[in-house]
Amino acid sequence: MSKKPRRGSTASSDTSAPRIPGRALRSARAPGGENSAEDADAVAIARQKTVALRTARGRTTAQQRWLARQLNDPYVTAARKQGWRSRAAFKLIEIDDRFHMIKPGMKVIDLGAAPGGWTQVAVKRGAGRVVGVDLLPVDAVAGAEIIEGDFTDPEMPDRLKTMLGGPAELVLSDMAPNTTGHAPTDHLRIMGLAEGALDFAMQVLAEGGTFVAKVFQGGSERQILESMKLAFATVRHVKPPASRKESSELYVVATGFRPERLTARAASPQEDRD
Ligand SMILES: C[S@@+](CC[C@H](N)C(=O)[O-])C[C@H]1O[C@@H](n2cnc3c(N)ncnc32)[C@H](O)[C@@H]1O
Repeated sequence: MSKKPRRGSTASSDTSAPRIPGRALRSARAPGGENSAEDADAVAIARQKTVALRTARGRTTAQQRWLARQLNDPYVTAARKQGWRSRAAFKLIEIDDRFHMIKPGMKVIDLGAAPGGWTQVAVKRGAGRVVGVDLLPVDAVAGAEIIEGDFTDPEMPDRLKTMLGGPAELVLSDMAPNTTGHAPTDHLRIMGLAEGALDFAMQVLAEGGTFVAKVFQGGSERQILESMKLAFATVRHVKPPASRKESSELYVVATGFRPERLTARAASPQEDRD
């Protein structure tokens, strides 16, 4: 028999609830969704109680833990209800609600697009041309183009600029490598991807463009931060509420790409540090 929700358990008072901002929920609505129904959904999601696994048979401990987390993750439920391909979609929604990077008609590249949540958000928020790239296949996303491939492929920058009809105005990277379980190795791989994404962004971005990338706390991000501060007018870090607290993941939002600073540094490497 199902129990009633705890009395007094509301979206704002229940600390287990996701801090999904109201605007994010509104703007995250699936096309055709009724506002009141969506709001009711959001409240219901925020009030949901913990779901226990019915059976652990045939599952490893790690699989059981993952499944239990998925079952009890309000963002997973909200993503399914609202038609987003991934719970990660909420991270971009929350970052964009704060920094307003996605502008109508703009050209966007989404690195590490699978299964397509961020690509969906970019399209939904009015980007003009969106190209997603991933090593894995991605089901078609209406309003976007998808390339199955490695972003480090030397032909990728030119190929993407041709598809967009010019330089990108926003480069997104939510890329993550396959983890090995060996923390130092994983950290190096992750930061290698972030550095690669930054290098890529500097090849495809228009002047004034924006770069948003997943990075991880833990030592070797200093150098990448220095490069970003040189190449962009502002660099800020954000941990969106949808990013799990126990994860050391955070995102960097770099705006105002200034390619002339890179050219100047190449000509005179010592002079123009911030
Ligand atoms: C966390 S997922 C991205 C989720 C996505 N933002 C979403 O909302 O659906 C990270 C993705 O990065 C991709 N990736 C990792 N290395 C890559 C590479 N070298 N080139 C392209 N994609 C890569 C992985 O295949 C994986 O699908």
